[in-house]
Amino acid sequence: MKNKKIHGNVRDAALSILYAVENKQAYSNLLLNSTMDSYGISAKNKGLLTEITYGTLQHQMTLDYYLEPYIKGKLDPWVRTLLRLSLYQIVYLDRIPFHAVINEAVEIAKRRGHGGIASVFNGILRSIQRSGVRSFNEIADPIEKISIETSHPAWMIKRWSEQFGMQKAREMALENNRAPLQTVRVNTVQATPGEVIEMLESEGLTAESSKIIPECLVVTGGQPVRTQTFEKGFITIQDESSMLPAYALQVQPGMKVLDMCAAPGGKTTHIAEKLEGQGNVLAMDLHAHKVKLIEETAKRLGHQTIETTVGDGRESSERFGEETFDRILVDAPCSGLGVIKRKPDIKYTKTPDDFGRLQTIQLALLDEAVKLLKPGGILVYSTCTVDTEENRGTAEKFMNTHPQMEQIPAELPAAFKSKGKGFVQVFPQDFGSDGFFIASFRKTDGSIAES
Ligand SMILES: C[S@@+](CC[C@H](N)C(=O)[O-])C[C@H]1O[C@@H](n2cnc3c(N)ncnc32)[C@H](O)[C@@H]1O
Repeated sequence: MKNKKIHGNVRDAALSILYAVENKQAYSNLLLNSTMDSYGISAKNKGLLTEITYGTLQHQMTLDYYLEPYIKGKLDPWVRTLLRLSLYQIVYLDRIPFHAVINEAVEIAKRRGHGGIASVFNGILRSIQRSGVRSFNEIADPIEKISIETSHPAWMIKRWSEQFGMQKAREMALENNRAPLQTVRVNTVQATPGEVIEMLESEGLTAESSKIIPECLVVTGGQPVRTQTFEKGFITIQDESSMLPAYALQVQPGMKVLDMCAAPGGKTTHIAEKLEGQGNVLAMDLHAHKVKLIEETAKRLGHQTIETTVGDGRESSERFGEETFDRILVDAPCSGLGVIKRKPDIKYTKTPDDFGRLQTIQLALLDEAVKLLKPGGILVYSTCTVDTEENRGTAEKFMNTHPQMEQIPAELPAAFKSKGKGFVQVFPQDFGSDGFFIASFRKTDGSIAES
């Protein structure tokens, strides 16, 4: 593909993002912002670029299934990507006229070095428009059918079907293709949710209280990250599920808390808000550049109780001393299968080999956390995945090797009552929030009560 970008052009920008994602150069969510800037995408077109980029990624396998009967021979990978994003607009976006899609695609193809493609594009897209898209009923195997219909790899659907049943697997995969809610957490040290709703509305956005988390607002009609309300530290952009660990930790003002895998700091800052200015939260992360992000956010929100450090959680007990912390959060590195809605590339980059490797890291972090926790202290293990091996699997292995760690019910907001008293698995289809897992443990003094 020739490096001749068309400044300000939404489809050309989408093509360059999707091409880079496919070549594993970067993640789509990171590329989106930088590409908007480098292409000079206008404010009114930013939403369209996001929609075309994420939509094409979300439905990639389905689009390939629709295109398959029409493609004879080999296509340059970028030409296939351009075809996909053009077909996405035709099938999924009502408001874009067919001729506009074709004209844009042909102009981009010419500029990028494939002038002769106009008739091919025209032919393929016109045929699909005329005869409609292929039915999924042609696919006999039920796993394969869900895989193509929802554009998730077959191994992933098979794994979820084995873990949760086929109906739940399908519901989850369909939910992953919906647009995520835009939610913010109110900095309760600075303002009440009601005050922040007024601030956001005075800046032209609409905000309403979340149905599941008291300090959370659901925002529409603009980008909260570009508001004064954000700039002045009244809100943090965070998914509702990610607000659960600070509850499960049962943080009280004055406590000493360790957030072992803290960057970019969403949960650290929530913990700081629960500390109400008294006590301390130590935010650690393996990567120095990510620790900087925690520091920036803590500064923006005005939290004085946050300290940061770069380090490996698996080797931290000597550094901080045993039995030092009242509360520890291990928000562990995981496969991220609960956040596919926000990061659709995860579907195509994860492999079945990832789970065992991640579980080894998760268990090593938890082992170290036990040493650092005071007797009577609470340890919360959380992930943003739905995978049983990394969630219940890791939590049970951990309990089996640490008899002094007693599992306790996760103290969550009332909406989560139906989730029971054990480990809590939130599925994306439960509330529309991210898939998330929480396990809570208390450290006993290890003695066995005498009878
Ligand atoms: C799920 S993310 C944490 C998200 C964070 N808690 C938040 O709410 O913003 C996991 C983090 O663990 C960090 N990490 C991975 N291995 C680690 C290790 N051995 N020790 C400490 N941090 C680690 C990663 O750099 C990543 O930032």
